[in-house]
Amino acid sequence: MTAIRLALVAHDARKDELASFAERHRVFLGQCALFATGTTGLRIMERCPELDITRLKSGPYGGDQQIGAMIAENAIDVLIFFVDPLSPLPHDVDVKALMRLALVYDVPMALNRATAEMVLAAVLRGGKAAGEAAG
Ligand SMILES: O=C(CO)COP(=O)(O)O
Repeated sequence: MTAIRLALVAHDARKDELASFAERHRVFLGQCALFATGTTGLRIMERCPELDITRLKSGPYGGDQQIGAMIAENAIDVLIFFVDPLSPLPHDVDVKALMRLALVYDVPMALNRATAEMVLAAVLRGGKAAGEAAG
C-alpha cells in the first residue's frame, strides 16, 4: 500500500495539542509520509524523534503556501491543521489560501482535534480519506 501523505500544521497555541495527538498516533504516523511546517514539525519531532518528517518553512515565512502548493500538485492526501481561532495572525491570508486549496482539491482537512481523530479513524478503515481522492 502506498503511504498516506499527511501534512501537519498547528498555530502556536495549538502546537502542544498537535504534538500530543502525534504522540498518541505515533505508530500510525510512522507508516505515513509526513510533512509539516517548520516549527510544528520541530515540536512533533521533539516528542516523537523516531518520526521522519519533511519540514517545510515556518508558516509565516511561506510554509502554509508550500503545503498549499503540494496540495495543488496532488502530493498531499490529508491535511491536519490545528487552528487557533482566538489570535490574530500576520499571515492570515496564507492560512486562508491553504484552506481554500484543500477545499478546491477536496483534500480531507481536519481543523481541530475532534475532527482529526475522526479523519484518522476513517483513514484506518480505508476509503476516500485514505487517499483515494489523490487517485
Ligand atoms: O503558522 C503556521 C500555520 O499557519 C504554522 O507554522 P509553524 O509550524 O512554523 O509555526
